[in-house]
Amino acid sequence: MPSLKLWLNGNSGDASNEKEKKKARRRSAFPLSVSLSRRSVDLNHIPKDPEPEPSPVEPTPPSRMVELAQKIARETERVDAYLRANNLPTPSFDVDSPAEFPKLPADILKSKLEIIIATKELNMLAHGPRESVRWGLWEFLDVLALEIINHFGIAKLFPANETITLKELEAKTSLDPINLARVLRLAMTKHIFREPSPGVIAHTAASRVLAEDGELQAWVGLNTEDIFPAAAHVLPAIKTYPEATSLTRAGFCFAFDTVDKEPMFVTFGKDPSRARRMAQAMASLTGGEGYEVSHLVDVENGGYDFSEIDAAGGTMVDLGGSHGFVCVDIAKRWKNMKFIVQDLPKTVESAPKPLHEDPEIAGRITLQAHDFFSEQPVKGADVYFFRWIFHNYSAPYAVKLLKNLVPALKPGARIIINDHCLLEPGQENPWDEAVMRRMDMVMLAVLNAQERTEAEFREIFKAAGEGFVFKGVTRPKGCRMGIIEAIWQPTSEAVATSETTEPINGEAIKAAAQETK
Ligand SMILES: C[S@@+](CC[C@H](N)C(=O)[O-])C[C@H]1O[C@@H](n2cnc3c(N)ncnc32)[C@H](O)[C@@H]1O
Repeated sequence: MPSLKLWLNGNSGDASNEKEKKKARRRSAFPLSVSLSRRSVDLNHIPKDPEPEPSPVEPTPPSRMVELAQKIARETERVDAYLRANNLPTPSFDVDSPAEFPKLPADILKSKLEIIIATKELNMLAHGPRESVRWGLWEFLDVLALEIINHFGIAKLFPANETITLKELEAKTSLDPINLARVLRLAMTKHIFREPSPGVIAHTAASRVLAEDGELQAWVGLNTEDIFPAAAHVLPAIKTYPEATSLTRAGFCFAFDTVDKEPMFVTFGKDPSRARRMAQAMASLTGGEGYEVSHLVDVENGGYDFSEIDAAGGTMVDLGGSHGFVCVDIAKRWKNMKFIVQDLPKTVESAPKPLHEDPEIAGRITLQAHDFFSEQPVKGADVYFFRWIFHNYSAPYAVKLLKNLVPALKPGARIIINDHCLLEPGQENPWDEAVMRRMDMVMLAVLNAQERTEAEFREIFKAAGEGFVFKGVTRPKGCRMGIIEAIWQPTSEAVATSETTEPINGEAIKAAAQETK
């Protein structure tokens, strides 16, 4: 059996390739029209001057489709060779295959990414533009099927290595038989469940993960039951309130009848099961590739260098720090720093006690109830840290978050934001760009909020006060999140430095910030 590469590169093997090139040259040297006209030559016809010999033409380069197919073959063979050489399982939809692609070294990871990007592009080319748009849109129906499957816990209703008939499955749910069959059969088109014989349902790797991974169930639940309806209500929201900055006028509020009443987080706070689902979904996201907290502490690969603060036994305040898991990871790497994790009272109350099984680590982390829209009570800390916070707020609120720090800040205090930092379109690889821009849309749907570019972060700091000196953005290797940093330096020198940057709508942001006071 020829290898995948040979098959796809059928005409690029050395010998046959050469033959093809020659053929192509022949074809271009004697175009079809010329050879036909020579065959039907009229003997009475007085021949014209001979046509000049055309200069040899380069063979046409392969089409984009072939280029992509070749790249897919090449990169797939690299990944496959690595897996085989390291006795790692090759990917399959089989129920017993691992839930995650094996961890890969950087170069092989890059090949995997190339496969993901190139297959998507090839798929779209093969569909053509009209069909791509027409049918791409219907992915929301896959989301609907997954919503129903997840909500009714169908994946958990039979063991991973057993089959079940549709009739038996029906008896275990309140779903109507037609609805049960149709959602399963649509999901099967995405390798979630399979039907080995008519009416008999079996698990695949994906349906097994849905049955076993509580955090993934929460992720699916949050996205389908909270974000999906919110997204469907963005249009009425932005038609009614085109400025789209208010937390209580987002698509989410239109979907759940809370317009001008309360923002999403308050709605969740009133419903413990929804709040728990949000927290678990966040944990699922944080465990996902490109979002691991480990990136933040991996100094060798671009993580944040806390060495100076650590050497001085300094303090970091983690605002909206949930149950302190980020501080736990930083505390493991930096052994002298102390941490204060602030969050809303209900979140603080629900934190595990002790916070960590190692008393040395737990002893350096304190939990504190604090609303970050009021003045910061911890004065003179070395670092004020925000992870996944700023992207939850439009500019007026983001500016207010920073202003609330000012009375507590000592000169030299660092403000560190760990969030996406958007690059110019096309500078990110297409997969990461799609993930980040989708997240930007999620923020619009649920909170009228946004992901930001470096210039937009710079503006937020500038609008919050001249003492914030914007230092810039770094990004750890393999991580989608940026580390955005400013220093509090309320001296005339600092003011001069911060004034060198061009304002982008700074006055509008400042004015809006006044409104939220
Ligand atoms: C998106 S989560 C981020 C959690 C954590 N920083 C992380 O990296 O996963 C937002 C957090 O902000 C908290 N939060 C929301 N509003 C808050 C407020 N007004 N004051 C303090 N914390 C708040 C939420 O309870 C939640 O823990």
